[in-house]
Amino acid sequence: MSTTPLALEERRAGRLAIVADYVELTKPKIAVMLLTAVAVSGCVATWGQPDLLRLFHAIVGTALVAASSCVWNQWIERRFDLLMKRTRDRPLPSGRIAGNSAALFGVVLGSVGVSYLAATVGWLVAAIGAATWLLYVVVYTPMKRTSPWNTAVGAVAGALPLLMGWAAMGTPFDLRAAALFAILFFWQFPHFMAIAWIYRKDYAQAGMQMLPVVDPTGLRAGRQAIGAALALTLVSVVPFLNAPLDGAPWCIAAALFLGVAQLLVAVRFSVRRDDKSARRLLWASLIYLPAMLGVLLAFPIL
Ligand code: HEM
Ligand SMILES: CC(C)=CCC/C(C)=C/CC/C(C)=C/COP(=O)(O)OP(=O)(O)O
Repeated sequence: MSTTPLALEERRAGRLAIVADYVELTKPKIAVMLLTAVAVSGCVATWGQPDLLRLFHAIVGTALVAASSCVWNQWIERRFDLLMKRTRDRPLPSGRIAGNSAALFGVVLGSVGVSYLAATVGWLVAAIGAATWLLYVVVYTPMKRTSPWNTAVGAVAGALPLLMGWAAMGTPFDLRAAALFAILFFWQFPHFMAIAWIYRKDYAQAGMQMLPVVDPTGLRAGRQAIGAALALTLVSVVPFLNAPLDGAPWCIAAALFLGVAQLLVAVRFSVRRDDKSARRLLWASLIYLPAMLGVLLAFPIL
């Protein structure tokens, strides 16, 4: 049997498409932001002088465990994802990847990830990784269908990886570690209340109890976005207090500027409660976090 260049090309494209589907299962865009935050946490824990090899191991291990959690989250939700426009073309609901293959992929990623963390950066980091996995997959994912408090649980799971980056450096947890956790915890409310509003019809159709589903006026979602954006602004100055570094006033000013800017966008969303203001708030959140991480990173070198 002869193989034409065209047939070879088609086979290659097919293989690439399968790889792309497996990558999509791991929610790579969220992972990039999350792993950036983990790296910054390692830098803050060591005043800008992390052990680069340990940081590398923490990032690789966290990436594997986080990827596993996202695969399992999508495996559990494969039938509900089919009911939502935003998610119905994902690899599992669309049938491009079989359920068993995804489940196996998730098991391998998770067990390799936790073992890798334990072997390279220690049991504490591996234990936080395993606890985060359980919280996201076993508690948050089913809770999306039972209570609007699911977002608070998801936000704990989203913020815990920061403590993995911190603990990987061997630095004991202190007020600054708590402040980093709080920054990422509170950030997720404006971020997600905007998303939950934009996709409220999707979520309602799939039986997801998000705040704009149980309160279609959007008043509660707006209030949560404002409250959390305010708390975030206040807590974002804590890492720069009591530090004998010249850059502290600049970093405090930058953190307040970013926080107040996002707060104003949250207020606008809360007042208008329309798709345009929600999209603006989502964008503001996606700009705020990398910018705030940049300020944290710059602090020791200013
Ligand atoms: C309660 C917690 C969270 C929920 C429920 C949530 C949910 C979502 C959803 C549904 C999207 C897709 C929006 C769209 O398709 O238009 C999204 C986007 C995004 N999220 Fe989150 N998220 C949470 C926490 C986080 C965390 C902790 C990070 C990283 C630090 C993160 C980073 C991102 C990024 C970078 C995007 C834009 C990329 C994309 O469109 O997929 N999120 N989030
Ligand atoms: C180390 C480790 C295990 C880290 C896991 C961290 C992690 C992935 C947190 C995710 C935060 C979160 C709630 C995302 C949205 O999921 P969703 O199910 O609401 O999003 P979807 O509707 O798009 O599937």
